[in-house]
Amino acid sequence: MAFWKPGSERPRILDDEEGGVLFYNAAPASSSGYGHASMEKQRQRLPVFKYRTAILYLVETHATTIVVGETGSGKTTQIPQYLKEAGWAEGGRVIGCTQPRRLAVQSVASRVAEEMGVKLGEEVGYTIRFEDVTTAGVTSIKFLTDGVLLREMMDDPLLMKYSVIMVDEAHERSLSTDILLGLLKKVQKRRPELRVVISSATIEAKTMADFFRGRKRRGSDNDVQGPNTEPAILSVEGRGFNVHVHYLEEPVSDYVRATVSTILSINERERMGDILVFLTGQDDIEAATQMLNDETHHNARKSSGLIILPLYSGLPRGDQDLIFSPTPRGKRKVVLSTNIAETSLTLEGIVYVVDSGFSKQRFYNPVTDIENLVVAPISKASARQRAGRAGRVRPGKCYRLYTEEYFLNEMATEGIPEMQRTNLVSCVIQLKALGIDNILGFDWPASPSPEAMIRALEILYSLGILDDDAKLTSPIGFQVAEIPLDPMVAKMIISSHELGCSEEIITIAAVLSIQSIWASVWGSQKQLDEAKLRFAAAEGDHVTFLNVYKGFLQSGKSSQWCQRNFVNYHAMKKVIEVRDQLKRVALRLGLSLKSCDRDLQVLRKAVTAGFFANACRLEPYSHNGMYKTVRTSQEVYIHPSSVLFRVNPKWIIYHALVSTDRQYARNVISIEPSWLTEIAPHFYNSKERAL
Ligand SMILES: Nc1ncnc2c1ncn2[C@@H]1O[C@H](COP(=O)(O)OP(=O)(O)OP(=O)(O)O)[C@@H](O)[C@H]1O
Repeated sequence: MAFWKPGSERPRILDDEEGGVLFYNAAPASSSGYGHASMEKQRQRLPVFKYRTAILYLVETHATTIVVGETGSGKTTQIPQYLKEAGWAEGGRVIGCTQPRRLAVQSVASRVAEEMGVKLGEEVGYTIRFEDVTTAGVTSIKFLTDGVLLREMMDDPLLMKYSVIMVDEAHERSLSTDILLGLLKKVQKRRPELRVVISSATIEAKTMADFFRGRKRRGSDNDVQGPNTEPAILSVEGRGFNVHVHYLEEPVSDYVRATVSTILSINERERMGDILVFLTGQDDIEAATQMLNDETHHNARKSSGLIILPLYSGLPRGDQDLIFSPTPRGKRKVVLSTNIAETSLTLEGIVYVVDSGFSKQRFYNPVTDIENLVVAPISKASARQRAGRAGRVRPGKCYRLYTEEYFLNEMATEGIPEMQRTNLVSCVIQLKALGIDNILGFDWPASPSPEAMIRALEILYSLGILDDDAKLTSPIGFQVAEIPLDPMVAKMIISSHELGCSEEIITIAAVLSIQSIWASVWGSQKQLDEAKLRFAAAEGDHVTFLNVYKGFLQSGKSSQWCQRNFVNYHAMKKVIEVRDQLKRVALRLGLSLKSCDRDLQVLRKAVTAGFFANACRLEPYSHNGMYKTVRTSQEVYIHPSSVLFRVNPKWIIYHALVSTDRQYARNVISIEPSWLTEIAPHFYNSKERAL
């Protein structure tokens, strides 16, 4: 049982690093069912409204404006509308607003369309990967992910159709945001009329300003043409409703259990209102769901009225939409989410937020060339964003599953920019596709490590994506750059076309894009293992996935079939969705789909063509299944979820590593070592790798 300690009862500003509570300036009640006039009033009551004139003046006169404000102050939804009202969309120009996450793009675009009383996809639209809801020549406010804007730059490097680009949630420092900021700075030199607005909830403003400041004004000081290139910073004071922050009195060791007991205690003690819970991934979410379901059997009173809804990026669209649907009377929605709900999202019914204090984060070590997805503590900036999901349309409470002392003294202020903790393969290929050759000399908001950069160049070269001059190869390099997936997956797809197994490989690529296709196993690991055996292939997980996919199709995509076989029905629906999208991309690139009729050798070769860098060899005389990566001799073990766990073939290739007590390889396939030198001679040609 968790013991809670409220933060100070006196409203204070969170930024004073004392924790506690904040926020003044009550915003109006929920919008649903309100007419346009009332919506207009709601807009005017948001804190950002008082700054409307100042924002417009700064954008008019400065090339770059940085807007800092609390969560919920109205930056995302209002600034693009102010810009449009002031004429920035005249003459067919578009105001673009980027977000790091797809879900935020969709929900913010719908909200702005609703506020403007227009149909989504017309004046207000959005674009995310594989989904374009805009109308050319009509859409004047466009929300999009920063990744999509980078892709648009391949066709339109100077972003000519945009008059203003607003980079929202810049404090998140996602890889794509940082690349975009670097490129926007370059574009502004060529297009001084382009305005950039950077909005951020925390005090990253100075870093951003310093970055954009590193540019001289053209012409003399008296030059009155063109905007001032000195970035302007505007701080928006105030936010929505009070959010009382509560901390644990003692730290807990099992945050999933603590989450569940907090949900139940809110349900028993607190007035009605939905709960938004931040966990780290699908596995945690499923474990928490199972515990809550068990509770329903054992103690129905505690969990009465709860509607449990998962929310993570692999979830099919229809299931994601459920979180936006109104809560039935007398019920309480519990949204169990990863950090995809952390920024820019307003869920109307949310009154309570439960913050586990953790998220899954990518960490890359260029020396070992290993990238891990690790459960790691969040930063204060994230904790504030999470708390900020309550208090948007009514007062709320945030339960932090850590102590106040920990928040104040140990939690990092900001996260590390993704650029500095990730593999840079995708980043390099994107810049190359934009014709930026001197990548080491590129002006980054946060410099990536030269080792990581060199590793990325090395792998792209061995994948045949870059040539001896580090330019994109034709056609493979250009094709890979066109496929909106990890370059290793893209290369696997292109090779499968040559090897005649693209039908199967796009299924595999779709499954690999999902966290897991297996059902939750809380307390029923044995049954899951037995179910897996029905599909297990001696070659490994990739072939096993094909067996599951075939079984699912043969069952007529039945949910009962999934239940009987411990397969996650939602995940399979998503696989079908992603597969259809990949098929379209492949056909667009002229890659016709061919089936190898289960010639498993060519299939494994195609996987090798993309993932040869992840090859491992079983240690001779190893009694505990220890492998070493061929490249850097790192210890790796096959993950217990793999069908090759305990089978331990001599040579394997993995899709990803997860790190807990050891480095575990997930999604593994067995290979022949001779394929490595055959497929990747540049990579595996030296004697010391001793194949
Ligand atoms: N879908 C919605 N339904 C009801 N109210 C909404 C909705 N979306 C936004 N709002 C209202 O508009 C306010 C401002 O939202 P907006 O996303 O513009 O804020 P923000 O400053 O960008 O915050 P954040 O950085 O947290 O995204 C919310 O606090 C809420 O009161």
